[in-house]
Amino acid sequence: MKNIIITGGAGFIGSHVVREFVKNNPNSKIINLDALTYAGNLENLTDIENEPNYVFEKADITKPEELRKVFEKYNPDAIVHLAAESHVDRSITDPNAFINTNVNGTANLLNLAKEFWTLNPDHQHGNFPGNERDFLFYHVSTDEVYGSLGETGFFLEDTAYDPKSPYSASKAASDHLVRAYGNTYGMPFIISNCSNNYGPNHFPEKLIPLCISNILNGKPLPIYGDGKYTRDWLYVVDHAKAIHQIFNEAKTGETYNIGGWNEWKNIDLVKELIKQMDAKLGNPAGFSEALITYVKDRPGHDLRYAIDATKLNKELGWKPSVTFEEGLGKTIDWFLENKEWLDNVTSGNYQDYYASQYANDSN
Ligand SMILES: Cc1cn([C@H]2C[C@H](O)[C@@H](COP(=O)(O)OP(=O)(O)O[C@H]3O[C@H](C)C(=O)[C@H](O)[C@H]3O)O2)c(=O)[nH]c1=O
Repeated sequence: MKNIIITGGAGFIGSHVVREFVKNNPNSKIINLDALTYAGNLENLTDIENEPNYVFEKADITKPEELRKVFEKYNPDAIVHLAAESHVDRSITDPNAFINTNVNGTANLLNLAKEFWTLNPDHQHGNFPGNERDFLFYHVSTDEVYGSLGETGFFLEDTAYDPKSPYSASKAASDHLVRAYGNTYGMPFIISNCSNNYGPNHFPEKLIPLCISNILNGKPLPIYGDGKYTRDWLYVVDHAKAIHQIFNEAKTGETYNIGGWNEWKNIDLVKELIKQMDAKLGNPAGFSEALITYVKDRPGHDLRYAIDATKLNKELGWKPSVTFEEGLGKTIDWFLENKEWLDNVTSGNYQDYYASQYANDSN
């Protein structure tokens, strides 16, 4: 019986990871530790909330005393750490929130894991007992730590870190901390760096769910700059499956890139989304293209992310199971079937907040 804490399990990616672990680890207790900030929502997990191997604990990773209580209660064998501030635009207007959660919050978790996993007095100097896989700190990170690519090339696991936004710098710092605890204290760790995710439960501040929401409401689709910025997109369930497989099968001390081999320029992606949505809504082809609105660019906008997941594919046989067309279709269907979820999460005034920062400044 293993006790596995998943931090940020009420968030977008976190909820899919929790589901994957709850369904596939019946003999482990899955502890969803989440502060329920604006992007965390237990409605994301109603289908598994009554499973006997699932439990929720409200705690904030920036508050060590709250974390300690959860550690004392469950004495975890593993941490899968996803809790993070994740929206690049928010990091530009409020960097300290990102430093606090992503850097200090990760350090708080590492310190507690180090303390709890080295209690055995036979294991001095911070070394971990016996089979190092008895314990595991799995850190879920982003491809943005590698910086921005030109028109060609891919991020590899040994690409030098070159983060450009306060968000990516905070994630890079947390990756470095995890590796430093591995090097200094023998903390068994794994890190994975993934490209852009999309799918059900995606908070509508990010490009795809924002555009789905705005098409449904006849609102402008804000395209930053010239729209030629490029991202690699992966269906969130495929990311969750990759994390689960790496958690179970990979060696500690390793890093894995995860991606979809699926690059899109933002404007082409939005047009593809419009194509599928107009068809599903019974609109004439191209109807929603009138909503496309070019707005002021994101400051320091990374031109292109492209990630090579060959290591993960070669070592563990993982590859995406869902094509982009299929994944986008499933995502749109989910939003159409869950309008109440969308209404609930958009009732805070975040869109107005961002509108005041960037929108309506056409170029
Ligand atoms: C919200 C928005 C975005 N954009 C552009 C900005 C980006 O070039 C692209 C995607 O933006 P989004 O904010 O959805 O995601 P990224 O900034 O690429 O970052 C995301 O993917 C990485 C891997 C993470 O690690 C982040 O946590 C995650 O938020 O669309 C627009 O043009 N208009 C908009 O209204």
